[in-house]
Amino acid sequence: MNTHNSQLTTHNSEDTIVALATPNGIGAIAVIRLSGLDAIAIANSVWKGKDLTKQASHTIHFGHIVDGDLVLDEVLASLFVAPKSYTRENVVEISCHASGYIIESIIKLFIKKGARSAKPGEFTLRAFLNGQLDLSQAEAVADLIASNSKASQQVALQQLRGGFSTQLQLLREQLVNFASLIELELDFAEEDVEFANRDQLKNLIHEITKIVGRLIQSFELGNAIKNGVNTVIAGRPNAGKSTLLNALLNEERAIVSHIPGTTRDTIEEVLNIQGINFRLIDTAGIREATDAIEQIGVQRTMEKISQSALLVYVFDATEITIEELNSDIESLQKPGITMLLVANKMDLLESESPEDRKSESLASGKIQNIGDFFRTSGLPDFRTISISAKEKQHIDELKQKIYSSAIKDQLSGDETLVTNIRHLEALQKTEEALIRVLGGIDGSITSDFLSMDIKQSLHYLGEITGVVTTDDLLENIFSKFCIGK
Ligand SMILES: Nc1nc2c(ncn2[C@@H]2O[C@H](COP(=O)(O)OP(=O)(O)OP(=O)(O)O)[C@@H](O)[C@H]2O)c(=O)[nH]1
Ligand SMILES: [Mg+2]
Repeated sequence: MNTHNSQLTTHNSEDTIVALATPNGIGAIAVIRLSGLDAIAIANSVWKGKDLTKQASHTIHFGHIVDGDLVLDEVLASLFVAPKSYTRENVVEISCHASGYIIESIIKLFIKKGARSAKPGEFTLRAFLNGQLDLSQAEAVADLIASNSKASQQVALQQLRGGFSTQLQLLREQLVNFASLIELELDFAEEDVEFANRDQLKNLIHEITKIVGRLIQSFELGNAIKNGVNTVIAGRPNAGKSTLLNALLNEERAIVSHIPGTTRDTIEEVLNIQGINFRLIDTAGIREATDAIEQIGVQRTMEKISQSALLVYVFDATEITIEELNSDIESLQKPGITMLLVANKMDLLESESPEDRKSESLASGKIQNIGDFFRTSGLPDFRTISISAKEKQHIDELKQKIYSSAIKDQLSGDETLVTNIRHLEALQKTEEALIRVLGGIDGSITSDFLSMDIKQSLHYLGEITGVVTTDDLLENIFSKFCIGK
C-alpha cells in the first residue's frame, strides 16, 4: 500500500514519456507531449531554433524538428518547467502539423533520443503521484473528456475543482482526531480513562453518516447525468409507441403503420431533456406472438424493460379495456423501475361524443374517462398523462414528466454528486463501518475494537481521494484513460 499526499516533493521522473495528446487523424495541428526530467533536453536535441534548455517556463518558441539534416516539420514548442506543469514534471508540448506521417516521425525521433511511449492515463497518473490532483480529481479528468452533455460536463468540472474531495477530506480529518484520542486511551489502558468524549464522537459519526448517506443517494442522479437514463417505451401492439418515439425526437425515426406488430427489433435514440441524456428505446408490442421473429422481438422487449430505469407504458385509450390495462400495469411493475402511464390517441376520444363513449364503454369494458381512471389508479399525477402522439399534443409535458420521474430531486447546481461506481462502493463501505462504530459506542465495547472500526471508515474514505491507494487500484483507474492524457 502506498501513501500519497500533496506535500510530496515533485518527483521529476527520469523516465521521460511521450504521446500524441490530440486525436489521431488529419487536421490543422496536432500536439505531442513530453513529460519527465529530460523532456526539455530531448526536445532540444532534435531542435533547430533557440536553445530550449535556456528558456523560461511558460514560453512558446518557433523552430524546426530535425532528424540529422532532414527537417521533419516547422513547429511551436511550449515549455513548462517543473513543478509548474500538469504533471509537475518538465513538460514540452510540440504543436506540429497533423499528418499521420509527421506525428509518427516526431514521436519515433523522441523515442530514439531516450523517451518512451506513455501508457494510457500516464500523464494524469504522474499528476496524481506528484500531488497535483487527488484521485477523484484525476478521475474527473477522464469524465470531463468523456462528457457528452452540459450536465455531465458540469458535474465532472465540479469534481475536478475538488468540490467532492474537499468535503470528504474535512470529515476525514475530524475523524482522524478522534481516532488519535482513542489510540491515546489504549496507551493508558490500565487507568480506565476516556479522552475521546463518547457523546461528541457519536455526534460526529451521526453527522458523517448523514453526509455519506446523502452522497450515496446522489449517485442515482449523478449516474443519470454521467451515463444517461435507459428509458424504454413499451405497450401493446398498435398503441402508438413508434409514433411517440418519432414525436419525442421530432423526426421520422421508426416505421409507423396501422398493422399491429410493425416494430420487430428495438430502436434506440438519445433524447436530451434539460441537459440529461435519455436513451429512448422503442420496442416490439407485447402480445402472444404470431410468429417466431415476433416472439424474439417480445422477448427482447422484456429484456430491455428489465434493464431500464424508466418505463414509458403507452396504451391506446380508445381500445384498451380497464381489465387489460390493470393487468398490464400489474405485470410490468418491477422494483427499481419507474413507470409512467401514457394514454395515447386522445385526439380520437375528443372527436367522440361523451354519450357515445359512455354507452360504448359500458358495453365493452373500455375506459370511459381517462382522467377518472388515472385518479383511481393510485399513481401520482406526475406519473400519468394523456397525449396524442400523432397530433403531437402534450409532448412537451410528457418530456417534463420523463425528466422529473428520473430526476426526483431537482438539480440545485452546487450539490455534490457522486457519479463514480468506485466512489459509491467506498462510501457504502464507509457507511457500514460507521454504523459498526455507532453500535460499538452504544454497546460500550473496548477502545481497541472501536479504534479498529474507526480506522476502517478512515480507510474507505481515504480510498476515494487517494490518500490510501493500492497499485491495483491505480492500475485499474488509469488504464481506462486514453493515451496522451
Ligand atoms: N389517431 C391517432 N392515431 C395514432 C396515434 N398514435 C399512433 N396512431 C396510429 O396508430 C397506428 C399504430 O402506430 P405505431 O406507432 O406504429 O404503433 P406501435 O405501438 O409502434 O405498434 P407496434 O410497433 O406494431 O407494436 C398507426 O396507424 C398510427 O398512425 C394518435 O395519437 N392518434
Ligand atoms: Mg412500433
